Amino acid sequence: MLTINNLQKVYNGTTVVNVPALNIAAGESVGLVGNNGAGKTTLFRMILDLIRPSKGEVLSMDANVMQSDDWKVYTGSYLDEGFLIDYLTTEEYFKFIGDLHGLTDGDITERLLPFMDLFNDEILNQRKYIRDYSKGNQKKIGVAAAALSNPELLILDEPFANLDPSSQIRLKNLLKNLRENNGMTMLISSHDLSHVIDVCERIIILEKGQVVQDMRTTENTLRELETYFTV
Ligand SMILES: Nc1ncnc2c1ncn2[C@@H]1O[C@H](COP(=O)(O)OP(=O)(O)OP(=O)(O)O)[C@@H](O)[C@H]1O
Repeated sequence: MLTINNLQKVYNGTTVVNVPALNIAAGESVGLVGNNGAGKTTLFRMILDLIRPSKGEVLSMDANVMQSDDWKVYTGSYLDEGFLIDYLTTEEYFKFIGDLHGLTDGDITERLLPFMDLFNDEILNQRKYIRDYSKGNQKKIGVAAAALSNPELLILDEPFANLDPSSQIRLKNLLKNLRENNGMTMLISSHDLSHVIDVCERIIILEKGQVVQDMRTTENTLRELETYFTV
């Protein structure tokens, strides 16, 4: 699904991402963990062609994301509030995203059904603009919009951040269901080690822009990660 070749990003002479080779297979769910400034968001931005690499390439289904738009059809993503259109209501925003993917109003309603627990009666029919929602509720809107098209590839940057504990658990279960029922390929960054391990079958640790560990999730992974991050 995704192939990264010799990917580097340099800012002001400092290399913040340096990934010689990385493959993510279709159907795989990959968690990206690493301390602040490790390069997770920068890596995601290059995968989504939001910033250009200093060197190297990202191939999505064998096409270079910088040269082809094909990946946009099957890729859903939410990195931050910049992905929202904050002067729309939530319904208008979902309709906008739905229209891009040829979804009817009925499709949109049906696709949002699994999100109802997560929405907790605070997202739909609120008669307010997205800019007036709390940070956590904006995140719920963004994640739902990313998943609305039922994408083959879902990329989420810190989806659990800003969510209350109940919402984190609901989102975790929702992502697991999307993975298991729809076979979605997932790339999720998180500082929440236990949630990301629950959702992802593979964990990559990024440190100073480099992949320092790439492991299959087992019953020992949480302990291993906690040991790694205990300094
Ligand atoms: N536009 C930019 N100009 C200069 N430096 C940048 C820029 N964007 C990111 N960086 C630097 O690149 C490094 C990686 O940042 P990035 O946001 O990718 O890390 P992260 O792993 O997502 O961190 P966090 O967990 O804190 O969100 C940081 O040192 C950051 O300051």
